[in-house]
Amino acid sequence: MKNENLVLDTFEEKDEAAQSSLISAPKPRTSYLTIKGLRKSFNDTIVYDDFDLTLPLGGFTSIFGPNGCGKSTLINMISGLMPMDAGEVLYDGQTIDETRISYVFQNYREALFPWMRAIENIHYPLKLMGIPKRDRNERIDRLIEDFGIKIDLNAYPYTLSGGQQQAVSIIRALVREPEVLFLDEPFSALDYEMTLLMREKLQAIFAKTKTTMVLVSHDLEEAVQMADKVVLLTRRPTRVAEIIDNSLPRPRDAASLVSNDFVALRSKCLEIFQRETRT
Ligand SMILES: Nc1ncnc2c1ncn2[C@@H]1O[C@H](COP(=O)(O)OP(=O)(O)OP(=O)(O)O)[C@@H](O)[C@H]1O
Repeated sequence: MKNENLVLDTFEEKDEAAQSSLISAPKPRTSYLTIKGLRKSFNDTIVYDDFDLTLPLGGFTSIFGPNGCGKSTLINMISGLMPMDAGEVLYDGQTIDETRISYVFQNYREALFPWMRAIENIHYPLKLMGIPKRDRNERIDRLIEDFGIKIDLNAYPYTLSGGQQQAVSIIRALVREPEVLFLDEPFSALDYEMTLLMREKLQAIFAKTKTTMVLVSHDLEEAVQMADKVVLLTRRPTRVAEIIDNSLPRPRDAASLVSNDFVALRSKCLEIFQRETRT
């Protein structure tokens, strides 16, 4: 008989052998991020009230919505940076504390330790984890090669360009090999050329590592380009307006942004956004 509790990860195609081994596994595997009954207010401002959201792990999700609707608040809470007033957040059945989570901030200037060289910034989280130097070097070399942005790793952060500093932040977040990586408007302070490059690099890392990524963006083009799923939020108290799937082929480079399929998908998201923000 079919196991009714078994929910397969929608981002991975599993062959028959893998499926049958899953079916015979004693513990049902959900592979979902589930947010239930989330509540958050700041003084009189209700941002979330009984908010639910379920997302498959292993994919790339973008969060998009009106100004001040609570995009950053949402990822701050579900990454454990900010307490919730009420609610439950589970990653594949595990609590936030039981899940390895990394976070990339919008403001890379404040996120990097200015007294440490770029390479020391990257080593820092691995040192905290007690990982031996040789293993640290291997992991870091691999990631830097995958990222493929030229950086003088012996430089102090303030001597690097904005794009290079944010690349250091992203590499530092990824060396921990997080199960989930949150990114809060990571490219919004970069010029457009660098932004396009960074979007491509991040997609390449995603394709290689399959790390679950959750991106907050105020740029609809970026939100759609990066995502498997675009979560469109309403005005406060915030609800999910719609979740739009993006199955366009990857890598989605700058040229793909003018393709008919991409433009149609972006327009669809824009229509929903406008419907939700019309007063
Ligand atoms: N620490 C805080 N104290 C008081 N109010 C806060 C705090 N953090 C967020 N808020 C308020 O909560 C609401 C949601 O803020 P949040 O920054 O999460 O929205 P956002 O959608 O990310 O905004 P933006 O589009 O401007 O980046 C806003 O009204 C904001 O003023």
